[in-house]
Amino acid sequence: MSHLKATFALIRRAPGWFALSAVLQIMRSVFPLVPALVVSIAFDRLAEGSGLNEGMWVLFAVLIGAVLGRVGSLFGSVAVDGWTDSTTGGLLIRNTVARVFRRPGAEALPHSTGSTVNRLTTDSQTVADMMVSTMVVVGSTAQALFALGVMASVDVVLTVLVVVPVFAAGLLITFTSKQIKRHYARSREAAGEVSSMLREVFRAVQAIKLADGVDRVTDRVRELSETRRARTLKSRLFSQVMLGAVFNSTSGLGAGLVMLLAVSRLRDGTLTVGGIVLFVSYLVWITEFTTLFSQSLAEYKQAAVSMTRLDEVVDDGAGLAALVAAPTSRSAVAAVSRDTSPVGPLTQLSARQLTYRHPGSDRGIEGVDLDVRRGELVVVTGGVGAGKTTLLRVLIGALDRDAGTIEWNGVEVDRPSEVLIPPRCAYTPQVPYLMTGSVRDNITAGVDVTEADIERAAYLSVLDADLATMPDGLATRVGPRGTTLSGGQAQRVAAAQMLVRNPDLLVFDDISSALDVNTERELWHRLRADGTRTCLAVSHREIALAQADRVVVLRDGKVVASGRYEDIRDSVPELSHADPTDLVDNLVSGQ
Ligand SMILES: Nc1ncnc2c1ncn2[C@@H]1O[C@H](COP(=O)(O)OP(=O)(O)OP(=O)(O)O)[C@@H](O)[C@H]1O
Repeated sequence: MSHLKATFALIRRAPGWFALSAVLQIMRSVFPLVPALVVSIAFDRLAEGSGLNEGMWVLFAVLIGAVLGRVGSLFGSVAVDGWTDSTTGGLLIRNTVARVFRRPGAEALPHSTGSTVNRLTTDSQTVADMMVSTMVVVGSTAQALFALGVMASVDVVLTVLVVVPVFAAGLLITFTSKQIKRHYARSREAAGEVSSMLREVFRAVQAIKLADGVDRVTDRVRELSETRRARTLKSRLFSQVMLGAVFNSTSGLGAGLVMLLAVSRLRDGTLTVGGIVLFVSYLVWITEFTTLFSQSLAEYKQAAVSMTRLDEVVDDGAGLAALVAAPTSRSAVAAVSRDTSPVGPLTQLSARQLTYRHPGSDRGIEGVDLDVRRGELVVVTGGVGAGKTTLLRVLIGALDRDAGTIEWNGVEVDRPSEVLIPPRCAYTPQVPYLMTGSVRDNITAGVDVTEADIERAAYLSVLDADLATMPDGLATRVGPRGTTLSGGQAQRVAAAQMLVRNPDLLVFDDISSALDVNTERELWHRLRADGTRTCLAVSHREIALAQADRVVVLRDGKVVASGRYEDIRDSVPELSHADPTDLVDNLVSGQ
């Protein structure tokens, strides 16, 4: 889809509002032309020797009406402009975020988070501003056409002369289009780099201080900011100052020429005083239209760059059509998710020959077979970087597999990210992210559950004892702007979030990385007490391995052993490392 078509598609999203906006803009622009027309008629009457008779009072009433009409349409258009701005920006952000969510969850976005946020905020605003300017130009065009019509009825040749700068502006913008786009794209790129850098800095404040890197980081931020300043200045100088100056001078020159000719026509009697008054005042509006028109063309070129930048937030190849599409309702999304789900509660999840390579590397998993039956605990283990996290993420669709099949109850699952979600499956990552809010908010995460459900989830995830020590219990505020929980507490809050949804399959990533041995033992004890839960977990602790119905050992992304712990532990070197961890933990915890 071209940028022009995308712009029209944005208008088609709310044709009624855009039509209202156009009408208000036209009224707002045309009303100011009335006074000059009235004054010109008055002058001509006076020149003809007619006095200030009652006809003049009609003209006066028209003048007042024009002023009131202008004020009314001005208020209306400002209100509608605000709507155009927020609705257009909102649609672009919503569609882009929806595309981000449609991607497999763990796959990196093509740009840094800072740059992505910058695109979502500033580039969507550029497009929204362009839509507002376009509506202003619609009004201004009507104004210019009205003015030219009236002027042409007075003197055709002079009117043609007035139009020349408008065409000159259009031509100039067309010839300089590439430069406008290039300068703008470079300035947006530089702004994105500053945002990325700042985001990295905020995330790593402590590490930077510890590494004594404050000066180097500050210098780098200064350098990037300087590049941004220089490029933004260049872009503005080019599209606003330089082109603006050219347009103003061209239209000023044209206006001067017209005035000279007009005066000579006044002398030879082919133009009346009223005609001169009309030309003088309408020339101002035409000059303004020329500037507005050229600026709006330049803004359109910049908005085209911004549309492309927004489209590139996600590299799904969907193009501008997806960027400006009518938003999908939540219920429609839910329906798609339900449609693709295999029927029935879990009896068996199977993966065959699962293969995934991380982009740009030869690391990942290769040809992995895995089965999890209802009520089982399957533990995936292996050395550092063996592919455990990758396997879980590919299985739940957070990473898009390169090859292999996944079956739920024998039904092939094409898009696991739409099927292996609550209530069928839930996942606790190795490093969970808690939102700013209460512990309760983080556990429920928007799902309607009872207090008893929350307490049960807190019990099962061994969070109950921790909650008892927190001053506000479940109401304790956590997340980036709340109490800092320990890694283990955060992981159990995430586990409680998973458990409160009561999914068929519980997937835990590296539960032993943040839990001490006693807490992990208690967790497995509580989860397995009634034998109803199905769990797939990454762990390297013997307490988990020994309870597992099956242990799957990964090495370099491949399964090197699979079976009950007691059957395979002596033949697999990775399993001989399980005990010392427990030993150390037991020593530390005094057992
Ligand atoms: N985004 C990525 N890009 C490139 N390589 C990656 C990426 N993520 C992981 N890897 C590599 O893939 C391999 C498997 O990583 P994975 O995180 O699955 O291992 P793991 O067994 O979970 O390790 P750990 O026990 O340290 O958590 C590792 O060699 C890792 O360096």
